[in-house]
Formats: sequence, structure tokens, C-alpha cells
Amino acid sequence: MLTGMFVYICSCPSNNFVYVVTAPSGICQETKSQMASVAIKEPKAAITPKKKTKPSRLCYTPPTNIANSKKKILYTRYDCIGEGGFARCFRVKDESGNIYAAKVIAKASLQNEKTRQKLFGEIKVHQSMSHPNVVGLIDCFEDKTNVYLVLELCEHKSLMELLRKRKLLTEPEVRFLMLQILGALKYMHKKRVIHRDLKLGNIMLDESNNVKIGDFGLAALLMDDEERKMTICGTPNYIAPEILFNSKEGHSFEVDLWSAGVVMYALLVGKPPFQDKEVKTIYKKIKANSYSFPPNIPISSEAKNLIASLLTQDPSIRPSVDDIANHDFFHSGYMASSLPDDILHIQPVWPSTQSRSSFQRNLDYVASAAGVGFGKSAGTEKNKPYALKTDEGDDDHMLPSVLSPRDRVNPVMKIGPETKPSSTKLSSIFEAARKTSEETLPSRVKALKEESRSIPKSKLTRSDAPDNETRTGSVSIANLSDNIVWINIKKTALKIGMGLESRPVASSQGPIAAKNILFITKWVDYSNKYGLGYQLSNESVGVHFNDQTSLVFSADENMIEYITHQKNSEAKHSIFSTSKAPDALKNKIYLLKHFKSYMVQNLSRAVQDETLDDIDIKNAGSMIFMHNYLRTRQAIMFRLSNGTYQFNFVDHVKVVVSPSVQGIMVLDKEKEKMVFTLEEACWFTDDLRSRLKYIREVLESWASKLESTH
Ligand SMILES: Nc1ncnc2c1ncn2[C@@H]1O[C@H](COP(=O)(O)OP(=O)(O)OP(=O)(O)O)[C@@H](O)[C@H]1O
Repeated sequence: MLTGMFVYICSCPSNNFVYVVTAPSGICQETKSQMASVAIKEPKAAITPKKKTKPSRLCYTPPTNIANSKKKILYTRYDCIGEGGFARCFRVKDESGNIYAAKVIAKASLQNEKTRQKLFGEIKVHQSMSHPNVVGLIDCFEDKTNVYLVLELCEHKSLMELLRKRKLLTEPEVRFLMLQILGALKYMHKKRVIHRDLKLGNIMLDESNNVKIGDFGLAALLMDDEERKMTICGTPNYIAPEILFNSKEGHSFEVDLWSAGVVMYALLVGKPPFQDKEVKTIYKKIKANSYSFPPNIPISSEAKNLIASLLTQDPSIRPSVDDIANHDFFHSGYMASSLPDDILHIQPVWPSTQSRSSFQRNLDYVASAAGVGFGKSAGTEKNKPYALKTDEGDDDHMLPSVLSPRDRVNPVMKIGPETKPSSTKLSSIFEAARKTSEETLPSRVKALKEESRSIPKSKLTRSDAPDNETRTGSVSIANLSDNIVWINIKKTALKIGMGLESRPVASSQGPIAAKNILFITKWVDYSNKYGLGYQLSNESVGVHFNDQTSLVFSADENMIEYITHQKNSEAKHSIFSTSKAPDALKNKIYLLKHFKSYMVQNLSRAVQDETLDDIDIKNAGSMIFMHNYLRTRQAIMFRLSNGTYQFNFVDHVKVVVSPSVQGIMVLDKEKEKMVFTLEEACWFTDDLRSRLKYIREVLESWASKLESTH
């Protein structure tokens, strides 16, 4: 979409400040003229700025109709909503009535090659970003006079405007905003992108007051974790000390965390910590780490402590994003699930008390939507390799590298196991049972019991109380109000509990035919853009879209079922033959096909046995779909519409509980499958019993949460 076009027309919009370049040591050092207007001793990059016309002044008001002629999209231009150093921003509407912000950069301001390349870089980085707390880049094109970046509209402007109006924010507001900022930073850093210009003016708010970080004009893409950036750039108040004073060693991702510390201080105090009229003095203060908290502003010790750790001089000991999310500041005080609409004008009044469950629920919700994690193992993952997109097709947009590479936990969304997963190999545990499956029950269960004695106790213990850790995906949260679901969940938890407490019985139904238990064999999480896709063992494929609708394809792709969930009402099902599906579903069907081909091509199945003995349900009349999902530290849980619960544990063991057939299916790490009845639970190994206890606890906790919302 962008590539070909911008190779020859691009340039640099990025900032209010003119970039000037000096290279005393042969390294190209960029700085903004404002920075350079004073003689800074370290680094020696003193530059005298030239007085220039602000490049955004070269941008005249575009015509009422602006066309992306290549994609044949017409935008209607409305009012000017902002002006920066290089660009002017206008409200625009596309033909479908969607409103966006169009950042307009005059071609006249893109005269030198360096400026063009910088804009090209900004667009390429921005184009590859897809996160709920990063401004979405929707379209990009040019006409004779301008380059247009069509952006997600941030109706509530930036934190700069908010702070100007409000002077300072309350701690619950800062807690909410910081979590979303951290989520966006974590995402960028995983993609090896350093923003390098995080500041109040670049942190925008949408109409629901969710953070949207924008302006990738100074962003840098690292080729590997070890790469260091040498360019001196940033905005004086927010610039990290290692950029200014450690130019030989360069800088990396930690500079964004320093800036996050400056932002947090500014939100609570009303101005940045090192603020001064003189830029030179700002740098002196940064070097000396000289800042203080005004005694007249009440700020909690947790907030002060967090700011202090973010403003740690030595980047190597500055905390990581997940360390920060685990900080006490995020575990004390009031936690909101969203911010009130009118925070621009009215300081919110927060309740003086909050139940632990409400606090936890809100924290889980905000943190999981932002993709920032809790738990000791958080933040230890290596950044994933990343390649900038190069082609213009939607396919490229469709499945970027954030997608889970396997049918396992999406690394971006991270479900970090607090405890080390059990190393038990289930196939060996069940070997005896497998051999004796034709025998009578007593001998089977005897064999199981024998095996279980030799298995070390699992580490899945009660200390992983699900109440502290369940994090529903943003998709499933809305379904929490479903008013009968909690009863079914509770019933399943009860059945598991009864199974676990049951005494040995002389006879049993024996092993359940595997074909009776339908489960998810592949899944892919793209809920930060579209939804969660999955393939069932009957080979039907579905997508749970972010707008709470589901679409399911039968295995032969001839039938389509569309399910809409309205809050507090029954789901509505519509079934069509694929060739007669309504036009309104065209986009969703297109996405569903993409999810399917991605899963078919890239993901391995959850079981070894490719043929699966569920053939006879492949073409069953009613389509079973994934109702919702829930993330915990130990697992991701899927709830199917037939009442089956599937727990994919982080150690790749999968446990599927099917209350309708009283059956439990276990898929071990080697993808071997075994099926048991709940009645046999007393004979299970400690490992499997621990997993079942965990499943029961998660379901109980989830049911209670749902119940309390009624
Ligand atoms: N997505 C958006 N939604 C609403 N308003 C926006 C959006 N993006 C930018 N603006 C408004 O337009 C103004 C100019 O945009 P921006 O700051 O990105 O331009 P710039 O010239 O590249 O920036 P800088 O001066 O920092 O280099 C912003 O200050 C803001 O008020």
C-alpha cells in the first residue's frame, strides 16, 4: 500500500522542531533545533539553529474532496484539528461514513532526501503497528501537493491538552493511563521499535479516553536485541540521560521507560520533573537526576517510588515494562476499568473503597487489553525477530509477526506461568491405561494408580489462586453478563469437584469414545485487531470477532453460521449456505478464510493422530463454536457452545472437560490423546488431579464473578 509510492516522494514530518545535523565525530547526530540552541557540553553537538518557516505552514488547506486514487477511496475533508511542526491535521470522512484524522504534509516541505527518508521510515514503522493503544494508520497516499496519512481519530486530543485543562490528574487516572502506555511500549519493544519521543503531546486519547500513542517520527527499529542506537534525538524534557551523556555506548529500549517516568511525574505534578526555561539547565538536572516532589501535592509513596525507578540513571538497571506493571503502584488505590468521558473538564471522584475482586477484575481487564502482564516470569521473553512489511496487500496486514507461531500462547499476549509447569509426560502415565483399555475397569484403574504413585507432585497448587490471576481477553469480558452462563460454569466446577472427591467404584462406563469430545485443535489470537480464530476437531473453523459476533465455517465450507451475542440476551444464530451469504458478511467471511488458511499453513494440530476419529461429526447439522475464552497465568481456556471447557496449559498439555458426556480428554506434550470419565478421577495421577483442581478453581472463580454482575 505504502511502499512503492513513498520511495520517491517521502520525507520527514515528525516534529515541531527543525532537524539539524552535525557530525563532529563522523557520526551523524540529529537533534531538534530547540535542543541545539544552547551550548551543551556533553555531547558536543552545539548547533545554532537557522530561522526557518515552520514546514506545516507550507501545507495549505486541502480540497474538500481528497482522493486516494490508487485505492479509489474518496475522503471528505472537514475542519483542521491540529497543527504540528511539519503537518496539519484535518478531520476526514470516508465513503462509508467512518471519521478519521488526516495528517497532511506539504510536498514542498519534503525537499531534501534525508527528510523524505525520515517520513518513509516513520510510515513504515507506523504501518507495522497494530495495538489498541497505538494510533492506527489507516491509509496513506499522495496527491500533487500533499502526502496524507489517514489516522485513527483521537477525539480527545493529547495528554498535553488534558493536563493544560486539568493541571494535574488523580492517581487512579494515572494508574489506568500508565498501564495502557506500558502495554503499547511492551508491544513496540517486542517488535524491536524504540519510540524515542514519548511525551504528553504524543500520547493521545480516543473518545473513550483510551491511550493512543502516535508520532513515530523519531522511532528506531533495532535489527537485534544487542544493537545500540547512536543518534541523539528526543525532546529535552523527556530525553533519557544515556542519550545525552553516553553517546559512545548508544541507547536502546530503556529510553522509552525513562520518558514514561517523566510522563507519569508530569501527570501527577503538572509539569515535567526537569522542567526549566533553559534547555541547558534541563540537561544539567537530567544529568544530576535532580527533581523533587512538591510538598503541597499529595502523591502516594508507591507513585513516587515507581517514578524514581523509571528515572533510574543507569539504563541497565531501569525496570522492564513487566517489572513496572508488577509495581505496588498498580496494586494499591482505586483501579478503574475505564475513565469517565468528561475527564477533560471534571476531575473524577473515585469511590473511597473498592472490593478486592472489583479491583482485581478491573486491573485484569485493563492489563490484558493493553497486553501488559503480571507475574514473576513476565518480561523475560526475548524480543521477537521482526521484519518491516514491504508489500501493499491486505494479506500483509492480515497476519503480521505478532501472531502466535504455533497453536500455543500468543507471546505478545503472554500468559506467564508463575509456577514451573509439571514436567510429567502424560503419555507414560497413561501407557498402562492404554494397554488395558480393553480390559475390565478395575485392572485399568489399578494400573493408573500404580503409575500415579511414581509421579512427583505437581506444582499446580492452590497458591495460584485464579482469583488473582484470571485475565479475560477483551473479547470475553462483554460476555460476562450472559445471565445463564455462570450457572453452567458453576455446575461444571461442581461436577469436577465431585469427580475429584469420588471414591473408587466397582464399575464404570469405561473409556469414552474420543469422537464424542469435540475440541479446538488450532487457534490464533489476533484480537488486537480482528478476533480469535480457531479450528475444531471436526474441521470446522470459526472466528470470535472483537465485536462479539462469531462466524463458523462447516468443514466442507458449504455452510456458514453467524452468531451475534447481545448483552443480556440469547445468542442469535443465522445459517446460510456459503454461496448465499449476505453481503454484510462479506468482510467477515474474507477474514475467516484468511484465518483458516493461516492456521492450515502455519499451525500444527493439537493431536498426533491426524485422522481423528470424529469423522462422523464433521458434517453434523448444528455447528459448535467457541463461545468465549479466558486467559490465566497457567492456561488459556476456551468455552465451546456445547458446554465443553478446554484448558491449554502453558506447558502444552491440554485438558478438555466435557460435562455433557462426563468425560475428560487429555492431550499430552507429545500430542497423545487419552479420554477418561469423571468417575475415574480418583485414580488419576497427582499431576492430572492438580490440573483438574486448577480447572475447577478457575471455573468457580469465573462463575462467582459472573454471578456478582447480576
Ligand atoms: N490521530 C489524531 N487524531 C486527532 N488529532 C490528531 C491526530 N494526530 C495528530 N493530531 C493533531 O494534529 C497535530 C499535529 O500532528 P503531529 O503532532 O503528528 O504533527 P507533526 O508536525 O508531525 O508533529 P511534530 O510537530 O511533533 O513533529 C497534533 O498536535 C494533534 O493536535
